Amino acid sequence: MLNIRCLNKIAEAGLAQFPQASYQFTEQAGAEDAILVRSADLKEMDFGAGLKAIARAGAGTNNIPTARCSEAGIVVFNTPGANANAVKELVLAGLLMSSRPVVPAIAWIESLGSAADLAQRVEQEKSRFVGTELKGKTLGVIGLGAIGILVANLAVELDMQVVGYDPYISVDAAWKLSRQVRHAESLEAVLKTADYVTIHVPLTPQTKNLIAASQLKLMKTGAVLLNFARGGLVQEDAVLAALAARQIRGYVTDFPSPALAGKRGVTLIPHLGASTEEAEENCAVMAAQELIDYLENGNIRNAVNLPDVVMERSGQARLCCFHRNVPNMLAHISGMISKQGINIENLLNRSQGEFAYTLVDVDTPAVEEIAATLRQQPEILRVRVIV
Ligand SMILES: NC(=O)c1ccc[n+]([C@@H]2O[C@H](COP(=O)([O-])OP(=O)(O)OC[C@H]3O[C@@H](n4cnc5c(N)ncnc54)[C@H](O)[C@@H]3O)[C@@H](O)[C@H]2O)c1
Ligand SMILES: O=C(O)CC[C@@H](O)C(=O)O
Repeated sequence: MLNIRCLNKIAEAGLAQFPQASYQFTEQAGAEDAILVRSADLKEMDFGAGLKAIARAGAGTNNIPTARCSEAGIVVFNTPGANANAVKELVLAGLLMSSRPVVPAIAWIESLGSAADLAQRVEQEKSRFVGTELKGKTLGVIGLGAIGILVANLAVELDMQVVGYDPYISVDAAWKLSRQVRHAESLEAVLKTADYVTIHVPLTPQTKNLIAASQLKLMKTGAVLLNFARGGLVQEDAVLAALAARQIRGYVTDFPSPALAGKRGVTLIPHLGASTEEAEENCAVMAAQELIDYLENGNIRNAVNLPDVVMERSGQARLCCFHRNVPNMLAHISGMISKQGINIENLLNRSQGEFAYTLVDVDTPAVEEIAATLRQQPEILRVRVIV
Protein backbone atom coordinates (compact mmCIF):
# COMPACT_ATOMS: atom_id res chain seq x y z
CA MET A 1 0.00 0.00 0.00
CA LEU A 2 1.18 3.50 -0.82
CA ASN A 3 0.26 6.31 1.57
CA ILE A 4 -0.96 9.66 0.26
CA ARG A 5 -1.31 12.62 2.61
CA CYS A 6 -3.50 15.57 1.61
CA LEU A 7 -2.65 18.84 3.31
CA ASN A 8 -5.53 20.83 1.82
CA LYS A 9 -8.96 20.07 0.48
CA ILE A 10 -8.32 18.27 -2.82
CA ALA A 11 -11.15 17.80 -5.34
CA GLU A 12 -12.82 14.39 -5.18
CA ALA A 13 -12.08 13.70 -8.87
CA GLY A 14 -8.35 13.87 -8.04
CA LEU A 15 -8.61 11.58 -5.03
CA ALA A 16 -10.59 9.10 -7.13
CA GLN A 17 -7.56 8.65 -9.41
CA PHE A 18 -5.78 6.58 -6.73
CA PRO A 19 -6.87 2.91 -7.01
CA GLN A 20 -8.11 1.73 -3.59
CA ALA A 21 -6.32 -1.59 -3.99
CA SER A 22 -2.90 0.02 -3.85
CA TYR A 23 -3.33 3.44 -2.21
CA GLN A 24 -4.66 4.74 1.08
CA PHE A 25 -4.99 8.24 2.47
CA THR A 26 -3.20 9.00 5.72
CA GLU A 27 -3.13 11.96 8.08
CA GLN A 28 -0.08 10.60 9.89
CA ALA A 29 2.98 12.78 9.46
CA GLY A 30 6.05 10.81 8.46
CA ALA A 31 4.12 7.83 7.09
CA GLU A 32 3.43 9.26 3.65
CA ASP A 33 4.90 8.20 0.30
CA ALA A 34 3.57 11.36 -1.31
CA ILE A 35 1.94 14.63 -0.33
CA LEU A 36 -0.84 16.42 -2.22
CA VAL A 37 -1.02 20.10 -1.34
CA ARG A 38 -2.53 23.40 -2.42
CA SER A 39 -1.52 26.45 -0.41
CA ALA A 40 -0.43 24.87 2.93
CA ASP A 41 3.02 26.15 3.87
CA LEU A 42 5.52 23.27 3.92
CA LYS A 43 8.63 25.40 4.28
CA GLU A 44 9.26 24.50 7.93
CA MET A 45 7.83 20.98 7.75
CA ASP A 46 9.98 17.92 8.53
CA PHE A 47 9.66 15.23 5.90
CA GLY A 48 9.68 11.50 6.62
CA ALA A 49 12.41 9.37 5.04
CA GLY A 50 9.76 7.57 2.97
CA LEU A 51 8.46 10.73 1.30
CA LYS A 52 9.17 10.42 -2.41
CA ALA A 53 7.15 13.21 -3.98
CA ILE A 54 5.08 16.31 -3.33
CA ALA A 55 2.48 17.46 -5.84
CA ARG A 56 1.15 21.01 -5.77
CA ALA A 57 -2.38 21.03 -7.15
CA GLY A 58 -1.74 24.47 -8.63
CA ALA A 59 0.94 26.54 -10.33
CA GLY A 60 2.96 28.31 -7.62
CA THR A 61 5.39 26.23 -5.57
CA ASN A 62 6.66 29.02 -3.29
CA ASN A 63 5.03 27.22 -0.31
CA ILE A 64 7.32 24.19 -0.85
CA PRO A 65 11.03 24.09 0.11
CA THR A 66 12.08 22.81 -3.30
CA ALA A 67 15.86 23.07 -2.72
CA ARG A 68 15.58 21.04 0.50
CA CYS A 69 13.35 18.51 -1.27
CA SER A 70 15.93 18.05 -4.03
CA GLU A 71 18.66 17.38 -1.47
CA ALA A 72 16.41 14.71 0.06
CA GLY A 73 15.61 13.15 -3.33
CA ILE A 74 11.98 14.29 -3.20
CA VAL A 75 10.43 15.22 -6.56
CA VAL A 76 8.22 18.34 -6.48
CA PHE A 77 5.43 18.50 -9.07
CA ASN A 78 2.97 21.23 -10.03
CA THR A 79 0.09 21.40 -12.52
CA PRO A 80 1.02 23.97 -15.19
CA GLY A 81 -1.91 25.66 -16.85
CA ALA A 82 -4.57 23.61 -15.04
CA ASN A 83 -6.11 26.65 -13.35
CA ALA A 84 -5.06 29.33 -15.85
CA ASN A 85 -8.54 29.90 -17.28
CA ALA A 86 -10.03 30.40 -13.82
CA VAL A 87 -7.42 33.04 -13.00
CA LYS A 88 -7.91 34.75 -16.37
CA GLU A 89 -11.63 35.07 -15.69
CA LEU A 90 -11.04 36.59 -12.24
CA VAL A 91 -8.52 39.04 -13.69
CA LEU A 92 -11.29 40.11 -16.06
CA ALA A 93 -13.52 40.67 -13.02
CA GLY A 94 -10.67 42.70 -11.47
CA LEU A 95 -10.38 44.85 -14.59
CA LEU A 96 -14.14 45.43 -14.69
CA MET A 97 -14.31 46.18 -10.96
CA SER A 98 -11.59 48.78 -11.31
CA SER A 99 -13.08 50.45 -14.40
CA ARG A 100 -16.75 50.38 -13.34
CA PRO A 101 -17.58 50.98 -9.64
CA VAL A 102 -20.09 48.14 -9.56
CA VAL A 103 -19.09 46.86 -6.12
CA PRO A 104 -19.75 50.15 -4.24
CA ALA A 105 -22.81 50.70 -6.42
CA ILE A 106 -24.28 47.34 -5.40
CA ALA A 107 -23.44 48.07 -1.75
CA TRP A 108 -25.25 51.42 -2.05
CA ILE A 109 -28.38 49.92 -3.60
CA GLU A 110 -28.44 47.19 -0.95
CA SER A 111 -28.24 49.87 1.76
CA LEU A 112 -31.46 51.40 0.45
CA GLY A 113 -33.42 48.20 1.06
CA SER A 114 -36.93 48.30 -0.46
CA ALA A 115 -37.50 52.03 -0.12
CA ALA A 116 -40.64 53.13 -1.95
CA ASP A 117 -38.72 55.77 -3.96
CA LEU A 118 -36.01 53.28 -5.00
CA ALA A 119 -36.42 53.69 -8.78
CA GLN A 120 -36.42 57.47 -8.44
CA ARG A 121 -33.28 57.55 -6.28
CA VAL A 122 -31.48 55.20 -8.68
CA GLU A 123 -31.95 57.61 -11.55
CA GLN A 124 -31.15 60.65 -9.40
CA GLU A 125 -27.95 59.31 -7.84
CA LYS A 126 -26.47 56.82 -10.31
CA SER A 127 -24.12 59.49 -11.66
CA ARG A 128 -21.98 58.83 -8.54
CA PHE A 129 -21.04 55.52 -10.11
CA VAL A 130 -19.94 56.49 -13.60
CA GLY A 131 -16.96 54.47 -14.80
CA THR A 132 -14.71 54.23 -17.83
CA GLU A 133 -14.43 51.64 -20.59
CA LEU A 134 -11.62 49.14 -21.01
CA LYS A 135 -11.81 49.49 -24.79
CA GLY A 136 -8.89 51.54 -26.05
CA LYS A 137 -7.00 51.49 -22.73
CA THR A 138 -3.58 49.87 -22.45
CA LEU A 139 -3.06 46.69 -20.43
CA GLY A 140 0.48 45.77 -19.41
CA VAL A 141 1.00 42.06 -18.76
CA ILE A 142 4.08 41.09 -16.76
CA GLY A 143 4.81 37.39 -17.22
CA LEU A 144 3.54 35.63 -20.35
CA GLY A 145 3.13 32.08 -19.12
CA ALA A 146 -0.07 30.03 -18.92
CA ILE A 147 -2.10 32.81 -17.28
CA GLY A 148 -0.43 35.90 -18.75
CA ILE A 149 -1.06 34.68 -22.30
CA LEU A 150 -4.76 34.05 -21.68
CA VAL A 151 -5.14 37.47 -20.04
CA ALA A 152 -3.26 39.23 -22.85
CA ASN A 153 -5.29 37.51 -25.58
CA LEU A 154 -8.57 38.23 -23.79
CA ALA A 155 -7.66 41.90 -23.49
CA VAL A 156 -7.03 42.01 -27.27
CA GLU A 157 -10.58 40.66 -27.72
CA LEU A 158 -11.83 43.49 -25.48
CA ASP A 159 -10.22 45.97 -27.89
CA MET A 160 -7.57 46.97 -25.38
CA GLN A 161 -4.01 47.81 -26.44
CA VAL A 162 -1.82 45.12 -24.91
CA VAL A 163 1.85 45.25 -24.11
CA GLY A 164 3.58 42.19 -22.65
CA TYR A 165 6.88 41.65 -20.87
CA ASP A 166 8.56 38.29 -20.24
CA PRO A 167 12.32 37.97 -20.78
CA TYR A 168 12.10 34.17 -20.39
CA ILE A 169 9.03 33.50 -22.56
CA SER A 170 8.99 29.95 -23.92
CA VAL A 171 8.70 29.26 -27.64
CA ASP A 172 5.40 27.45 -27.06
CA ALA A 173 4.01 30.42 -25.16
CA ALA A 174 5.13 32.85 -27.83
CA TRP A 175 3.22 30.84 -30.46
CA LYS A 176 0.01 31.10 -28.40
CA LEU A 177 0.21 34.85 -27.95
CA SER A 178 -1.96 37.07 -30.16
CA ARG A 179 0.11 38.94 -32.74
CA GLN A 180 -1.55 42.11 -31.56
CA VAL A 181 0.26 41.94 -28.23
CA ARG A 182 3.19 44.35 -28.34
CA HIS A 183 6.47 43.11 -26.96
CA ALA A 184 8.09 45.31 -24.30
CA GLU A 185 11.87 45.25 -23.87
CA SER A 186 11.71 46.04 -20.17
CA LEU A 187 9.47 46.13 -17.14
CA GLU A 188 9.91 49.91 -17.09
CA ALA A 189 8.51 50.21 -20.62
CA VAL A 190 5.33 48.39 -19.56
CA LEU A 191 4.87 50.44 -16.42
CA LYS A 192 5.25 53.74 -18.29
CA THR A 193 2.65 52.97 -20.95
CA ALA A 194 -0.08 50.94 -19.23
CA ASP A 195 -3.37 52.13 -17.74
CA TYR A 196 -3.73 48.72 -16.10
CA VAL A 197 -0.79 46.51 -15.11
CA THR A 198 -1.35 42.85 -14.28
CA ILE A 199 1.35 40.57 -12.84
CA HIS A 200 1.61 36.85 -13.68
CA VAL A 201 5.08 35.72 -12.59
CA PRO A 202 6.08 33.17 -9.93
CA LEU A 203 7.28 34.41 -6.54
CA THR A 204 10.99 33.57 -6.25
CA PRO A 205 13.92 35.31 -4.53
CA GLN A 206 14.49 37.11 -7.89
CA THR A 207 10.90 38.38 -8.25
CA LYS A 208 10.22 39.29 -4.61
CA ASN A 209 9.18 43.00 -4.47
CA LEU A 210 9.27 43.17 -8.28
CA ILE A 211 6.96 46.16 -7.92
CA ALA A 212 8.36 48.54 -5.31
CA ALA A 213 8.50 52.33 -4.93
CA SER A 214 10.77 52.97 -7.93
CA GLN A 215 8.55 50.89 -10.25
CA LEU A 216 5.35 52.49 -8.95
CA LYS A 217 6.79 55.96 -9.66
CA LEU A 218 7.02 54.98 -13.34
CA MET A 219 3.35 54.08 -13.58
CA LYS A 220 0.95 56.46 -15.28
CA THR A 221 -0.96 58.70 -12.89
CA GLY A 222 -4.29 57.05 -12.21
CA ALA A 223 -3.20 53.60 -13.37
CA VAL A 224 -4.38 50.41 -11.67
CA LEU A 225 -2.20 47.53 -10.51
CA LEU A 226 -3.65 44.02 -10.44
CA ASN A 227 -1.91 41.20 -8.60
CA PHE A 228 -3.35 37.72 -8.95
CA ALA A 229 0.10 36.07 -8.71
CA ARG A 230 1.51 36.38 -5.16
CA GLY A 231 1.47 39.06 -2.44
CA GLY A 232 5.25 39.10 -2.09
CA LEU A 233 5.70 40.36 -5.65
CA VAL A 234 4.46 43.80 -4.63
CA GLN A 235 5.85 45.87 -1.79
CA GLU A 236 2.75 46.77 0.18
CA ASP A 237 4.05 49.93 1.92
CA ALA A 238 5.08 51.35 -1.45
CA VAL A 239 1.67 50.58 -2.96
CA LEU A 240 -0.12 52.22 -0.04
CA ALA A 241 2.11 55.30 -0.42
CA ALA A 242 1.45 55.42 -4.19
CA LEU A 243 -2.30 55.21 -3.55
CA ALA A 244 -2.17 57.91 -0.86
CA ALA A 245 -0.21 60.19 -3.24
CA ARG A 246 -2.78 59.44 -5.99
CA GLN A 247 0.09 58.18 -8.16
CA ILE A 248 -1.98 55.08 -8.84
CA ARG A 249 -5.76 54.79 -8.59
CA GLY A 250 -6.19 51.23 -7.45
CA TYR A 251 -4.60 48.00 -6.29
CA VAL A 252 -6.61 44.83 -6.89
CA THR A 253 -5.12 41.77 -5.29
CA ASP A 254 -5.97 38.16 -4.57
CA PHE A 255 -3.66 38.27 -1.53
CA PRO A 256 -5.14 40.17 1.41
CA SER A 257 -2.97 41.27 4.34
CA PRO A 258 -3.61 43.24 7.53
CA ALA A 259 -1.66 46.21 6.13
CA LEU A 260 -3.90 46.41 3.05
CA ALA A 261 -7.23 45.85 4.80
CA GLY A 262 -9.63 48.77 4.64
CA LYS A 263 -7.27 51.04 2.69
CA ARG A 264 -8.67 53.44 0.09
CA GLY A 265 -8.17 52.20 -3.46
CA VAL A 266 -7.41 48.61 -2.40
CA THR A 267 -9.68 45.78 -3.53
CA LEU A 268 -9.02 42.55 -1.66
CA ILE A 269 -10.15 39.16 -2.93
CA PRO A 270 -9.64 36.10 -0.68
CA HIS A 271 -7.28 34.11 -2.95
CA LEU A 272 -10.06 32.96 -5.27
CA GLY A 273 -8.08 32.93 -8.54
CA ALA A 274 -8.15 29.15 -8.84
CA SER A 275 -11.38 28.61 -6.94
CA THR A 276 -13.66 27.26 -9.63
CA GLU A 277 -15.00 23.72 -9.71
CA GLU A 278 -13.29 23.19 -13.04
CA ALA A 279 -9.86 24.44 -11.97
CA GLU A 280 -9.91 22.56 -8.68
CA GLU A 281 -10.78 19.37 -10.53
CA ASN A 282 -8.22 19.93 -13.31
CA CYS A 283 -5.44 20.57 -10.79
CA ALA A 284 -6.36 17.66 -8.53
CA VAL A 285 -6.61 15.16 -11.40
CA MET A 286 -3.35 16.31 -12.99
CA ALA A 287 -1.48 16.27 -9.66
CA ALA A 288 -2.80 12.80 -8.79
CA GLN A 289 -1.84 11.41 -12.21
CA GLU A 290 1.65 12.86 -11.91
CA LEU A 291 2.11 11.19 -8.52
CA ILE A 292 0.72 7.84 -9.67
CA ASP A 293 3.00 7.70 -12.73
CA TYR A 294 5.99 8.63 -10.59
CA LEU A 295 5.24 6.18 -7.77
CA GLU A 296 4.33 3.28 -10.08
CA ASN A 297 6.65 3.84 -13.05
CA GLY A 298 9.23 6.37 -11.92
CA ASN A 299 8.15 8.66 -14.78
CA ILE A 300 8.40 12.40 -14.26
CA ARG A 301 6.04 14.91 -15.84
CA ASN A 302 5.81 18.53 -14.69
CA ALA A 303 8.31 18.45 -11.87
CA VAL A 304 9.87 21.76 -10.88
CA ASN A 305 13.15 20.29 -9.65
CA LEU A 306 13.75 17.77 -12.47
CA PRO A 307 13.00 17.75 -16.21
CA ASP A 308 10.39 15.47 -17.80
CA VAL A 309 11.74 11.90 -17.85
CA VAL A 310 9.26 9.45 -19.35
CA MET A 311 10.14 6.00 -20.68
CA GLU A 312 7.91 3.06 -21.68
CA ARG A 313 8.33 0.16 -19.24
CA SER A 314 10.49 -2.75 -20.45
CA GLY A 315 12.47 -5.54 -18.80
CA GLN A 316 11.62 -6.93 -15.37
CA ALA A 317 12.59 -4.13 -13.03
CA ARG A 318 13.22 -0.42 -13.17
CA LEU A 319 15.87 1.46 -11.23
CA CYS A 320 14.99 5.12 -10.65
CA CYS A 321 17.94 7.25 -9.56
CA PHE A 322 17.63 10.90 -8.45
CA HIS A 323 21.21 12.18 -8.37
CA ARG A 324 23.43 15.21 -8.64
CA ASN A 325 24.29 16.41 -12.12
CA VAL A 326 28.01 15.59 -11.92
CA PRO A 327 30.37 13.76 -14.31
CA ASN A 328 30.45 9.95 -14.47
CA MET A 329 27.12 9.26 -12.79
CA LEU A 330 25.74 7.46 -15.81
CA ALA A 331 28.92 5.41 -16.24
CA HIS A 332 28.83 4.60 -12.54
CA ILE A 333 25.19 3.44 -12.53
CA SER A 334 25.42 1.42 -15.74
CA GLY A 335 28.87 0.05 -14.79
CA MET A 336 27.51 -1.23 -11.48
CA ILE A 337 24.68 -3.00 -13.28
CA SER A 338 26.82 -4.61 -15.99
CA LYS A 339 29.42 -5.72 -13.40
CA GLN A 340 26.67 -7.96 -11.99
CA GLY A 341 26.13 -9.46 -15.45
CA ILE A 342 22.73 -7.78 -15.74
CA ASN A 343 21.52 -6.61 -19.11
CA ILE A 344 20.22 -3.07 -19.50
CA GLU A 345 17.08 -3.11 -21.64
CA ASN A 346 16.60 0.65 -21.77
CA LEU A 347 18.06 3.73 -20.16
CA LEU A 348 17.11 7.40 -20.03
CA ASN A 349 18.98 10.22 -18.34
CA ARG A 350 18.07 13.91 -18.15
CA SER A 351 19.40 16.79 -16.10
CA GLN A 352 18.21 20.18 -14.97
CA GLY A 353 20.63 22.50 -13.22
CA GLU A 354 22.31 20.78 -10.29
CA PHE A 355 20.18 17.64 -10.43
CA ALA A 356 19.59 14.73 -12.77
CA TYR A 357 17.44 11.63 -13.00
CA THR A 358 18.18 8.27 -14.57
CA LEU A 359 15.75 5.46 -15.39
CA VAL A 360 17.23 2.04 -16.12
CA ASP A 361 15.13 -0.97 -17.14
CA VAL A 362 16.88 -4.30 -16.55
CA ASP A 363 16.13 -7.93 -17.44
CA THR A 364 15.94 -9.22 -13.85
CA PRO A 365 13.94 -8.26 -10.77
CA ALA A 366 16.95 -9.01 -8.52
CA VAL A 367 18.45 -5.51 -8.33
CA GLU A 368 18.00 -4.61 -4.64
CA GLU A 369 21.68 -5.26 -3.95
CA ILE A 370 22.73 -2.89 -6.73
CA ALA A 371 20.28 -0.29 -5.44
CA ALA A 372 21.71 -0.61 -1.93
CA THR A 373 25.25 -0.07 -3.25
CA LEU A 374 24.18 2.92 -5.33
CA ARG A 375 22.53 4.48 -2.25
CA GLN A 376 25.98 4.59 -0.59
CA GLN A 377 27.14 7.17 -3.16
CA PRO A 378 26.93 10.72 -1.78
CA GLU A 379 26.00 12.06 -5.25
CA ILE A 380 22.98 9.76 -5.39
CA LEU A 381 20.04 11.24 -3.48
CA ARG A 382 17.45 8.49 -3.91
CA VAL A 383 17.26 5.11 -5.62
CA ARG A 384 13.98 3.27 -6.06
CA VAL A 385 13.39 -0.19 -7.50
CA ILE A 386 10.08 -0.75 -9.23
CA VAL A 387 9.20 -4.32 -10.26
N1 LIG B 1 -4.43 33.66 -7.63
C1 LIG B 1 -4.35 32.36 -7.80
O1 LIG B 1 -5.14 31.60 -7.27
C2 LIG B 1 -3.29 31.81 -8.69
C3 LIG B 1 -3.55 30.69 -9.49
C4 LIG B 1 -2.56 30.22 -10.33
C5 LIG B 1 -1.32 30.81 -10.34
N2 LIG B 1 -1.08 31.87 -9.52
C6 LIG B 1 0.25 32.52 -9.51
O2 LIG B 1 0.52 32.97 -10.82
C7 LIG B 1 1.85 32.62 -11.18
C8 LIG B 1 1.93 32.43 -12.67
O3 LIG B 1 1.17 31.32 -13.04
P1 LIG B 1 1.28 30.67 -14.50
O4 LIG B 1 0.43 29.45 -14.47
O5 LIG B 1 1.06 31.68 -15.54
O6 LIG B 1 2.82 30.25 -14.49
P2 LIG B 1 3.81 30.03 -15.71
O7 LIG B 1 5.00 29.36 -15.16
O8 LIG B 1 3.08 29.39 -16.84
O9 LIG B 1 4.20 31.51 -16.19
C9 LIG B 1 5.04 32.35 -15.47
C10 LIG B 1 5.76 33.25 -16.46
O10 LIG B 1 6.47 34.25 -15.75
C11 LIG B 1 7.65 34.52 -16.47
N3 LIG B 1 8.60 35.24 -15.64
C12 LIG B 1 9.39 34.76 -14.66
N4 LIG B 1 10.11 35.75 -14.10
C13 LIG B 1 9.75 36.89 -14.75
C14 LIG B 1 10.14 38.25 -14.63
N5 LIG B 1 11.03 38.65 -13.73
N6 LIG B 1 9.57 39.16 -15.46
C15 LIG B 1 8.64 38.79 -16.38
N7 LIG B 1 8.26 37.51 -16.54
C16 LIG B 1 8.79 36.57 -15.73
C17 LIG B 1 8.11 33.14 -16.93
O11 LIG B 1 9.01 33.23 -18.01
C18 LIG B 1 6.79 32.49 -17.31
O12 LIG B 1 6.51 32.68 -18.69
C19 LIG B 1 2.13 31.34 -10.37
O13 LIG B 1 3.50 31.16 -10.13
C20 LIG B 1 1.35 31.58 -9.09
O14 LIG B 1 2.19 32.25 -8.14
C21 LIG B 1 -2.02 32.38 -8.71
O1 LIG C 1 -5.18 26.21 -4.57
C1 LIG C 1 -5.59 27.36 -4.71
O2 LIG C 1 -6.73 27.71 -4.42
C2 LIG C 1 -4.67 28.44 -5.27
C3 LIG C 1 -3.67 27.96 -6.26
C4 LIG C 1 -2.82 29.07 -6.82
O3 LIG C 1 -2.33 29.92 -5.86
C5 LIG C 1 -1.70 28.50 -7.68
O4 LIG C 1 -0.54 28.88 -7.51
O5 LIG C 1 -2.01 27.70 -8.57
